[in-house]
Amino acid sequence: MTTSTNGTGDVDPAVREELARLRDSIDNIDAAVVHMLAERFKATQQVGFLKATHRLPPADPAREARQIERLRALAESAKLDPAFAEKFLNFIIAEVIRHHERIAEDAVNGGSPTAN
Ligand SMILES: O=C(O)C(=O)C[C@]1(C(=O)O)C=C[C@@H](O)C=C1
Repeated sequence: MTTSTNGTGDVDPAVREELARLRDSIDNIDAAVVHMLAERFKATQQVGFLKATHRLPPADPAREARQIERLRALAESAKLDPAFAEKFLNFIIAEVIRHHERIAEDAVNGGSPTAN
């Protein structure tokens, strides 16, 4: 195994540079994920208002099944673990359903529905 230290306990500058370069890329990706999630939640908030207004149930299991099937296939072709993709989608959808329920409760309790 190669060592990443230079004998004085410091990390080799070349390794430090490579790590910094990779972390810059990770930071950019994390920022993109946050922005994409923010856009997704803006859209699902509108869905929540629409469902509350028309007395539709917060969850739609048939739609979720189609989304999971689609995302698993996309993950496979992108060489991402499909089980992870499914878990991630379920995690997001659970939060969306919580928001929908809150919006519906607010609508029932009078007044105009609010977000979160
Ligand atoms: O498409 C809907 O009906 C939504 O409410 C959005 C969404 C999602 O986050 O993708 C959330 C809850 C439903 O069970 C299905 C999908």
